[in-house]
Amino acid sequence: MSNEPMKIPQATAKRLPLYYRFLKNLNTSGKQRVSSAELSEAVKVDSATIRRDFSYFGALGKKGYGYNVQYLLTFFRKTLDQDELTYVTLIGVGNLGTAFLHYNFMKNNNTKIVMAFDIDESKIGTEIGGVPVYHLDDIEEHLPEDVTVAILTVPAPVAQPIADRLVEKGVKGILNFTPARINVPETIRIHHIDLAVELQSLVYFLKHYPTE
Ligand SMILES: NC(=O)c1ccc[n+]([C@@H]2O[C@H](COP(=O)([O-])OP(=O)(O)OC[C@H]3O[C@@H](n4cnc5c(N)ncnc54)[C@H](O)[C@@H]3O)[C@@H](O)[C@H]2O)c1
Repeated sequence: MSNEPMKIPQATAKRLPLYYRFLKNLNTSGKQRVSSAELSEAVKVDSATIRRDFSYFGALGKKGYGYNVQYLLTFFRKTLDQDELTYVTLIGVGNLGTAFLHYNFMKNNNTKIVMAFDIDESKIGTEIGGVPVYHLDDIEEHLPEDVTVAILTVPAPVAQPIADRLVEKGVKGILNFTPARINVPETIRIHHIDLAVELQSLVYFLKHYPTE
């Protein structure tokens, strides 16, 4: 198997975590092979699509044998970067931030919050969900170089200056939960998560595309 990351269609890439979860369970239960019909039944994707998807991975099912579970798992782990741990920092240990620190992201994917920052003296020096909380003033000194992702759960007015400092420190991706629209250089990826918009969108879909 090549170590080069392979280009696969986006629609296929989206189904990977689905396949991965199911194959992991199969492997745990000791199954060594699986047919596209079995997979289709379990993940609710038609078997022609599964066969096409798997052909991108160089996995060609043999008639009467099916697919080798171990081969597929190794491929998926590589592609989904399950082998690589990403270190994350969280800024703003308030209501939302505290909840995230208690949530164990490691359970389902390989991201780990290793350090948090705030300016509230009552929180600094404590550990929340096993994550140490430092003063924001110490970020330049304390944030390790291998932390590449930051979660922003601070009040909106301070989001931009904090993002600037994170970028300066080498952070490559920011998950922004504040309503502030943050500007970052083109080389930085920023994802805005606006719960109000998500909620509105859900209400819209319920109204216009009822499920029954
Ligand atoms: N709580 C929610 O359900 C929710 C939902 C959606 C979006 N948000 C957004 O997420 C952000 C956080 O919300 P929250 O409810 O947790 O607020 P919060 O007031 O409970 O927490 C904010 C935390 O940020 C810290 N802080 C303030 N200034 C700072 C600075 N300069 N540097 C570092 N830390 C600083 C505060 O000390 C506090 O611990 C807000 O922007 C809010 O609009 C919250």
